[in-house]
Amino acid sequence: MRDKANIILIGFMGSGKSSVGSRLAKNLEFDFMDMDKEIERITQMDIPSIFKKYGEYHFRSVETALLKSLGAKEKTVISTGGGTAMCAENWKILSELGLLVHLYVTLDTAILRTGGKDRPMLQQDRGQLESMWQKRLLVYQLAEHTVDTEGRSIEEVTQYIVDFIKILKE
Ligand SMILES: Nc1ncnc2c1ncn2[C@@H]1O[C@H](COP(=O)(O)OP(=O)(O)O)[C@@H](O)[C@H]1O
Ligand SMILES: O=C(O)C1=C[C@@H](OP(=O)(O)O)[C@@H](O)[C@H](O)C1
Ligand SMILES: [Mg+2]
Repeated sequence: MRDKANIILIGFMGSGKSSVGSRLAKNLEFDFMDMDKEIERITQMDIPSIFKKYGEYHFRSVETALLKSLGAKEKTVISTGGGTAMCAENWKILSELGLLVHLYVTLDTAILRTGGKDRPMLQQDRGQLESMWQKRLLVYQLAEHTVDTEGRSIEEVTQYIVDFIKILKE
């Protein structure tokens, strides 16, 4: 396997990036960073409040600033937010940082899993959500690996990634 120092989880909201990321890090004995949690720690605000007070454009600039500040990380699982991979500047930084793994989820499952709560970007009508999901999928699919999370538990998705990383290392 190309010797990539970190594992980066990308995918739509509710695909399990945060939940799988923390388990994966434990399993691989890697550090773990959830970008949203890090942004909340740095700004001392929760994500919905950042969107409400400053809007999406500002949130995106905070995401990019965080990525630029990361420097040399290694042995870290990084869980992105669902929109992080959606700009060329972020994509470049992420792909240089590590192995990109896309967690695939359908829109219906994403809505079921999140209950539509606490995700400012899910507060849109069905048609808008569908076009956002489709547009994002085109980008997520450019990741080096895609894992279908449909019908797989968080533990199963984690184990799937652990297994293929082991095989890639052989
Ligand atoms: N594979 C899965 N099967 C069932 N529920 C899941 C799965 N992955 C995540 N979830 C649940 O979906 C919700 C959102 O997961 P989360 O890890 O926050 O996703 P993301 O960070 O991609 O938005 C959580 O309640 C989590 O327990
Ligand atoms: O899809 C998005 O644009 C967003 C996803 C959220 O993260 P999760 O994908 O972890 O829910 C969070 O970064 C923010 O609400 C914006
Ligand atoms: Mg998350």
